[in-house]
Amino acid sequence: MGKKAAVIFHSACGNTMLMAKEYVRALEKEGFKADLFRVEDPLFDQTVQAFPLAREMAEEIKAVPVVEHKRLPEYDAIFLGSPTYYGNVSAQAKAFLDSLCDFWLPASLAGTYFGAFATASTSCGGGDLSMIAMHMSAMHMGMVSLSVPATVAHAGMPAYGILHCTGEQSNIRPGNDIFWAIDEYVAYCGKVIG
Ligand SMILES: Cc1cc2nc3c(=O)[nH]c(=O)nc-3n(C[C@H](O)[C@H](O)[C@H](O)COP(=O)(O)O)c2cc1C
Repeated sequence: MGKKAAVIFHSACGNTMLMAKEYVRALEKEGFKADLFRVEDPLFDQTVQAFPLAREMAEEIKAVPVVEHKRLPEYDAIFLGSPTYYGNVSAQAKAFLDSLCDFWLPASLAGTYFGAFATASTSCGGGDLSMIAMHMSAMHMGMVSLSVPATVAHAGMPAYGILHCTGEQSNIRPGNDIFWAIDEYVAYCGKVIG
């Protein structure tokens, strides 16, 4: 039977969503059935009001279904993407991870593969810490971390996941360098998951 992956993201200005869509494309190329979800974001409308850039992709983000927790155990792999907020995973992505406590004690997600990805303004802005935070939650649930192999990490990626730097105005969209890194990483994940 084909492998299934869920790609879940939080995004305000659209960059993390564009990465998530690339994950879906790369996973499908590797033969996965891949579903795209967003996390709940009670602050979304407020953010859209505050940041003109967030209006650019607001409708596209809202068109993505919010993740349904009860479906998560059906996936072989879960990939979670978050913007970096103050050197950490965003509150919205963290709230999603915390809400998985139903699966924690019965270990319903134990053995599920987990990959993190992130956006941040700059390469020194803590995107790696954001991804480590996501892996930490996943590890507490017994999930199996998919780290980035050296062939991709040596092209400038953290070992913890694919990171895209959006610039001071968050308006540098992921381009071919990131799409290459996602493709290579997902091909590696495909081999690991089998
Ligand atoms: C509240 C807040 C805190 C942020 N903190 C950081 C930070 O610590 N480091 C950094 O590099 N970028 C920081 N940023 C920039 C975001 O990481 C960047 O806007 C985000 O990656 C864009 O992702 P999105 O387009 O998917 O919303 C921050 C942005 C906001 C709104």
